[in-house]
Amino acid sequence: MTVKDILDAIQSPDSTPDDFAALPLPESYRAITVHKDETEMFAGLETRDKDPRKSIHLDDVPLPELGPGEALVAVMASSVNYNSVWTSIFEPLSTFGFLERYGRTSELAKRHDLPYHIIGSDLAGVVLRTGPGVNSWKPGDEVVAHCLSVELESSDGHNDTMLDPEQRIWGFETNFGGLAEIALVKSNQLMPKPDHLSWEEAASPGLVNSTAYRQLVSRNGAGMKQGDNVLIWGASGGLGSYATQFALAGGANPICVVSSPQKADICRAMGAEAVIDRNAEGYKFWKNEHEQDPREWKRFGKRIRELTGGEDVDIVFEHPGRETFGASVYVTRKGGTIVTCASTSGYNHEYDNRYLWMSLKRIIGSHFANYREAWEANRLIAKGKIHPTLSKVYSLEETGQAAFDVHRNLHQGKVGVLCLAPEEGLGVRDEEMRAKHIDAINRFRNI
Ligand SMILES: C/C=C/C(=O)SCCNC(=O)CCNC(=O)[C@H](O)C(C)(C)COP(=O)(O)OP(=O)(O)OC[C@H]1O[C@@H](n2cnc3c(N)ncnc32)[C@H](O)[C@@H]1OP(=O)(O)O
Ligand SMILES: NC(=O)C1=CN([C@@H]2O[C@H](COP(=O)(O)OP(=O)(O)OC[C@H]3O[C@@H](n4cnc5c(N)ncnc54)[C@H](OP(=O)(O)O)[C@@H]3O)[C@@H](O)[C@H]2O)C=CC1
Repeated sequence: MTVKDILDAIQSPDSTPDDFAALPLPESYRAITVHKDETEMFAGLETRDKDPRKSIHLDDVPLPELGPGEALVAVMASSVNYNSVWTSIFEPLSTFGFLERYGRTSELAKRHDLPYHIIGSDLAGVVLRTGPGVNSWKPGDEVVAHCLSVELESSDGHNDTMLDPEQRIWGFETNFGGLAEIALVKSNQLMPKPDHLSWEEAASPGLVNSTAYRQLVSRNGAGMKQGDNVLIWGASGGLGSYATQFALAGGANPICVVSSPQKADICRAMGAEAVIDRNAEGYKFWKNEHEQDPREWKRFGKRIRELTGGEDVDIVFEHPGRETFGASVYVTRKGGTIVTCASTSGYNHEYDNRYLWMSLKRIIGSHFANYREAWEANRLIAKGKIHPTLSKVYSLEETGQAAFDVHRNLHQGKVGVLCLAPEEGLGVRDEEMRAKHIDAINRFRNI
């Protein structure tokens, strides 16, 4: 039995759930990994010079044992998220520490503590097998998976599953991720694949769309409302391309920050009117490594006021971190919110706290999305209210290059990876709905 037989079953229109259930599983499959004995390979290099193409491998790995409440999924496509970039450059920590810690929690979790880490936190594919206790999903179901892995044995996570003390991001803090021909997930991660999308389109929004939804829309995040001015850093990137869509769809006014005319055009094509090219306008928030320049914060704030007719922003959608955080706090309106989910340029932020407390601003930390938020975010994709922002698609063999592109900020929107899917464009089940949204679906393609 090989993965080729699985692909044949997926591509045959006659395959039934019983056919999938009867398919013998292969003993091994191909997966994107990083290796534990290579975690020091970039020691001494600057972050920028750590090259994912050197640390990312395509290996044959044994199929993991399936446990209660879990599912094995044939992965047709996945996508590159920045967390896979972090894993591949072993920053800020080697992710093998997460696997070791998880492995110590239970007999079943021990499976995750291996000398290789199969990475990837998105997938679109077909359920192959479900473990004991799984009733809502069956072999043959076409699914996407969100990346929240929780145990829910503590009451801490019972209102908001992100607060579970054993909360982990699948494919980052757990093994058996989505950049592979087969993935192991908890069945609660599964959601229906949007019918009008191809495998690679369906695989691309998951992580960033859910994160942007909690961060911007959910009451657990900024709770954006109609008319809000929302400053969105990296507005054509992974998170930002969804934040921009949420702002527009929710009646808010996105002020999109990008770094090239081409990216500015993409934001305008999405419907944004206020766009700042941070490169063209030459903002230099840091005079040197240690000292910021408040005059530059003010120049940035004045530009925002020009674009909003004199208003300051209600919400800043933050993720660049150290580089921008001082400016973000400064330009937020009195009583406004800075909501942050990352620190790409450095996690030791500095800002002038007088502008926070005297103007009653709030900083909110946000991370991925709880089960329900991830489901709601996927529902918006399935209903054609929010669209994938897939720009380019690589093969599984080329994942290192795909991660390199994201690390070097050479990409737009999301970068996809074909796993079992032999070509792009497969898996669409609702052509009529697709036709309605085709321009929006293709907006980021090949630019
Ligand atoms: C969905 C996609 C998302 C993304 O892309 S996010 C971007 C990528 N992610 C990252 O960059 C984050 C990577 N993770 C980390 O950098 C680390 O993961 C953290 C900094 C988040 C946490 O570090 P750690 O070392 O795991 O945690 P500690 O809390 O510093 O150390 C654990 C020990 O410290 C004890 N401790 C925790 N809080 C306290 C306290 N308040 N007072 C005293 N001790 C404390 C614990 O119990 C435990 O102890 P014991 O080692 O003995 O088990
Ligand atoms: N906590 C969570 O749940 C999540 C956290 N993340 C984290 O968020 C970060 C961004 O992820 P994602 O959006 O997918 O990544 P992308 O690289 O796709 O997009 C980020 C965008 O941010 C902008 N940017 C990068 N560096 C700077 C800077 N120094 N100053 C201003 N803008 C900058 C760039 O846009 P431009 O050059 O056009 O300005 C870039 O396109 C990563 O660190 C990731 O790990 C991501 C998802 C979930």
